[in-house]
Amino acid sequence: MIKEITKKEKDPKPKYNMGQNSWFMIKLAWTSGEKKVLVLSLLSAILAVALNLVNLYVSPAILSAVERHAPVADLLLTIVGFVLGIMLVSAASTYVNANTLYGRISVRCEILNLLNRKAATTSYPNVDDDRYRKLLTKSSECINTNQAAAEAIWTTLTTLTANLLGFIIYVSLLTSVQPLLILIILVTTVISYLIGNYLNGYGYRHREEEAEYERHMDYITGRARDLSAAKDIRIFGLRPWLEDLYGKAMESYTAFHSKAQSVYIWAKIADLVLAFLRNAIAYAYLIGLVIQNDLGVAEFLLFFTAVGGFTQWVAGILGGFNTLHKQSLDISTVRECLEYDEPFKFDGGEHIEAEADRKYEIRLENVSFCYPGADKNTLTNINLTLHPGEKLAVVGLNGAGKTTLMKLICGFLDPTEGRVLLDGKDIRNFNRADYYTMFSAVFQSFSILAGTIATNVAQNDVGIDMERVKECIEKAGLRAKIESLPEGYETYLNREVYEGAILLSGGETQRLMLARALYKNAPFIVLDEPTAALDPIAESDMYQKYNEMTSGRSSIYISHRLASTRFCDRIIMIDNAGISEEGTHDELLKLGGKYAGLYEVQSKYYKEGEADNGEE
Ligand SMILES: Nc1ncnc2c1ncn2[C@@H]1O[C@H](COP(=O)(O)OP(=O)(O)OP(=O)(O)O)[C@@H](O)[C@H]1O
Repeated sequence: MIKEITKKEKDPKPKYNMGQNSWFMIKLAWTSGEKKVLVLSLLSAILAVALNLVNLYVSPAILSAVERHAPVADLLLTIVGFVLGIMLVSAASTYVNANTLYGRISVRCEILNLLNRKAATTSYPNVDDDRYRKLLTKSSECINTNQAAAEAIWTTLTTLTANLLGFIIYVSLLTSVQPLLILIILVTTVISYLIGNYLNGYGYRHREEEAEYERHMDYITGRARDLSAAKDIRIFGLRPWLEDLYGKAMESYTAFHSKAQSVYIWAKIADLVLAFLRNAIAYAYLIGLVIQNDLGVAEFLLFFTAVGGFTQWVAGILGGFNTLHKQSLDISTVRECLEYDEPFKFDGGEHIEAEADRKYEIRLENVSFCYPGADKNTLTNINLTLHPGEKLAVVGLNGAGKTTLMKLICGFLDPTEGRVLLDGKDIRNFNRADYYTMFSAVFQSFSILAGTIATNVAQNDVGIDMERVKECIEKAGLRAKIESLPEGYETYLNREVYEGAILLSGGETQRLMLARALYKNAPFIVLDEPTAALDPIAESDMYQKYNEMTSGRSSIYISHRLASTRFCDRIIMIDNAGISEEGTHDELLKLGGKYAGLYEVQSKYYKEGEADNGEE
């Protein structure tokens, strides 16, 4: 089920740098109508610096008044002025910070929307692409909490702006004492930054390795909780195996993090050593000036506090850039995911509008298909025409390539060689989203929406045509069941979301999927094993209604049950990656080939059963 996790090669470099990612966030806040995030962040930075400056000057100003024996009224005025200043700036700062939160959450949710849209509409081959899936997992982590990069970046940008502003003001202040001090602090700052920057990049350089560990753990956790796996886990005693797999995945994950942590510790040590050197030199120099009587007590206090404050601005800038760097790596991952290459045309491409009453032709011309990484073709040189209004059945053994053929026809996959043509035009020229409107389908796997039965049939929660919903439910043979429920068509499905929702049986769910396919009045209907979960009566009912259900449309019916394909106009048999036989049911039986052989095997047991019954 799960491969041993192996150490991965180094991840590629991030596509975007800190500046580009910060600009991306600023533009996003602007275009998503959250301009106040920018204004409030800037205001918050200015207020932080203002508060620092008021605090810096309060003691030296009072001391200076005392030193020059200022009148008590002046002294009191100075004290009250500073106290009021501190109170006002603090209050404004608290107000601004409290108001920035919701805007920041909105911008993060905007990214979440963009990622969800990408995940729901990306070209189908991407869904199967390992690199895309890893990027999506990692991107989700970058946006799923308030502390995640997509929101925390605003705090970083705000504190960084404050630190830079403070830095500039303090530089001009300290230059009046000794410009060399500034040089020492700057040099040590740059060295700290470069070391920190390199070491902190470890996380990004190994982000895909980390995402893989997390995917394994999420998968195992998901399986343990998955309703559909609950029976398997119990009956096959899978718990120890799942726990063992989780333990192994957790071990690799912990080892990865211990290694990352030890790398980050070196960044911290380098920062501390350099900060110590900076402070020692600066304080020694100021004490020297006082001893030589070049500096008064109030000035000494001002510069002593300013050096400490300056070091903090510098450390803030250093830390800020390092944090921004890490967050920028995450934002870069999100952007790479959002910009992941789309092999299909969604924005451009020729526009087509499905007309339910019009008849279309689909032709596969010398089509071959090989799955990425596979060593041989699943399908080779297929030539097939689905004539307007034709009912085509596709049969073959497990793994023959029936579903792959259906995916090529529906435009989920593009051929590796050859072309799929709609009314003579290569489908690659069409807008792929438009092309999908041509199809309605029942796939092998069910996808139930967390909603009512009516919304599941209509695949929408507004403008539902209830008459049509009832008609389709009736055709799918589910009317009696639905109408026996107290809430009828408004009954909720999906217990994971709605308390008290009902659980349909496998066969009932399959009929619901059929009703959904019928509701969408598309020119083509694709049915991939639509009776696999049905009982014999429901199955026979469906065969009888098949003509009625598909009337006026072209249909592709994939099935293992050869008898079920009788009602189709033509049957094709897929074998050895190609179409081995073609004709009506009777023609294929007469041919006496593989189809006839398989039909014989399938019908044998029924016949034997009938014979046994007869003997009794
Ligand atoms: N996403 C994929 N990546 C790689 N190989 C795949 C993928 N999907 C299917 N295959 C392989 O392609 C072959 C054909 O699969 P396909 O699902 O088309 O067969 P099928 O005829 O529909 O089978 P079944 O009757 O069991 O549903 C199989 O060998 C399968 O392992």
